[in-house]
Amino acid sequence: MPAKIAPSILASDFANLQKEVEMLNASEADYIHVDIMDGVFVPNISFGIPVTEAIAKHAKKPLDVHLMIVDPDRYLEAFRNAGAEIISVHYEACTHLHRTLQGIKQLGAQAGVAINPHTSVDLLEDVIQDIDLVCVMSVNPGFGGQKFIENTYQKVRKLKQLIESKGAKTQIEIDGGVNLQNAPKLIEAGADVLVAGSFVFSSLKPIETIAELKRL
Ligand SMILES: O=C(CO)[C@H](O)[C@H](O)COP(=O)(O)O
Repeated sequence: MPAKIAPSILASDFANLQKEVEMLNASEADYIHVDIMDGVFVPNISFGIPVTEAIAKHAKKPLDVHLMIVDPDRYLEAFRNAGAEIISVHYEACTHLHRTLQGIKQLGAQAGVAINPHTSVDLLEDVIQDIDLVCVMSVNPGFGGQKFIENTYQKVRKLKQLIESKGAKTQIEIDGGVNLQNAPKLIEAGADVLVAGSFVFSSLKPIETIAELKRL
């Protein structure tokens, strides 16, 4: 089965956001990945709720919102109301992860957990059945356009084993430095969703680039 493709709007031209969203609507993208950075959990600030609403206003694909923020419980409802269909929080930012996941589901969204490159997939063992999507960070979060971390492959294989051993339905998403070179190996390792920012938006023909990723 081909992987789902989630272009990351972080790498788009913010001055032409409507045009960029319409381009993604016309493409084979499955989700629109929306990166929220607070300047505290990660050393960068992207955008927040009003811009997410503006994206949702034009989007015909589900918004996959990745919260790189501290204490994300404070903003779950606001991002759901802004149009998020999937809300991922960081494992490293949650004191009561199980409660946070329940909160996301109660809002009617799919519940995701993102893990930083240093975070072991073993830490998800007792909560994996409650997670709709694990976002495996293949770069240190905070910036687009970084180099893919090779250790990700073994992490994805291990996570796939964990999901299967628990009979869970969790999707595995990879985020950071994804391109046509590493994507086939990621899919082989068990990835279900590929986030691609700079690889898509720096392409001269982004719709075709998305189609190429989709064909793998
Ligand atoms: O979460 C992110 C950064 O924290 C981005 O989604 C990720 O880096 C994707 O961008 P690129 O494909 O350019 O690496």
